[in-house]
Amino acid sequence: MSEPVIGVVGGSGLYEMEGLKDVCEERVETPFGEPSDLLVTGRLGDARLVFLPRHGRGHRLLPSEVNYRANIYALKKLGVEQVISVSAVGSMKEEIVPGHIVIPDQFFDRTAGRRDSTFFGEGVVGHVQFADPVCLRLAGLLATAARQVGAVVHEGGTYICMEGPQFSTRAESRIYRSWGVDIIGMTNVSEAKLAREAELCYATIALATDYDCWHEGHDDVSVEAVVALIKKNVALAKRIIAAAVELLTTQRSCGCGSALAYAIMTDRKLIPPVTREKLDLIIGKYL
Ligand SMILES: CSC[C@H]1O[C@H](OP(=O)(O)O)[C@H](O)[C@@H]1O
Ligand SMILES: Nc1ncnc2[nH]cnc12
Repeated sequence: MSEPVIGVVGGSGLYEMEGLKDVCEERVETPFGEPSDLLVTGRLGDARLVFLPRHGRGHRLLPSEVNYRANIYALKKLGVEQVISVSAVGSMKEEIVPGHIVIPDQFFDRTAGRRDSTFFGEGVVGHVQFADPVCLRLAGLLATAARQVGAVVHEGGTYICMEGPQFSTRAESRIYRSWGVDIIGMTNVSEAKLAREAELCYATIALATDYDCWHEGHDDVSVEAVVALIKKNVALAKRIIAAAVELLTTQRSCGCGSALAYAIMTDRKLIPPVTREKLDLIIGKYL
């Protein structure tokens, strides 16, 4: 493959990407059901880009309703190897001011088990390494790209992923702060787990939109405030993506492309044929 194929998962407020050439919309079928929307493919500079709005156009899906498996599968099916996630997050630190960009390098999973966050099961067991849950190579490039376009960037940080859809109570927010997390959101951890299992690089451009509800000097988070902040900054997020795409190549010097090499536990002879078929795109090369 001579050109990098880059997936962009647009979060709250990012439902389309302008500036693509040769745009095409595709309905992608997956063994895990429907992705959040049609996938939009096109060219940006020297790269092929595949865009998918996480909550669907018009923001129709709750964080726990997003079919993360179908989304990641669909991106892989279209040849994507590197996924840039864009997300709105609450800031859990004074110095992360709304409007700043964070490139998290850790996740803390506080979802309530209502999301399908693995491709394994149905007769095949796999355990991927997840100590470093984002692709640090891709994350570094995103930080560089964000600085290039003039964003205030916090490189590294822990994203705590709550179930939602309600925002946190003040007690929860204070406790999360005491745990030392940097930002809070409702979506990224399942995506990152599945991207690792699908051997895709994954990193996030997180836009701080609010101080959640712990900061005495600021209003508690509300959709109104989040949307207002996103509107002001969505162009910045798009400039970061465009700058990042210029920095990305097909060469992946990270280990993401072989994340499953030692992960599959199950005796190959015992993997049911239907499961082999269903997971062929993900695990076929190891069977
Ligand atoms: C609109 S505020 C809450 C909403 O925004 C974030 O979504 P995303 O990560 O897709 O940008 C957060 O996780 C919640 O889903
Ligand atoms: N404070 C917050 N909590 C959870 N998700 C968010 N997305 C944006 N702000 C958030």
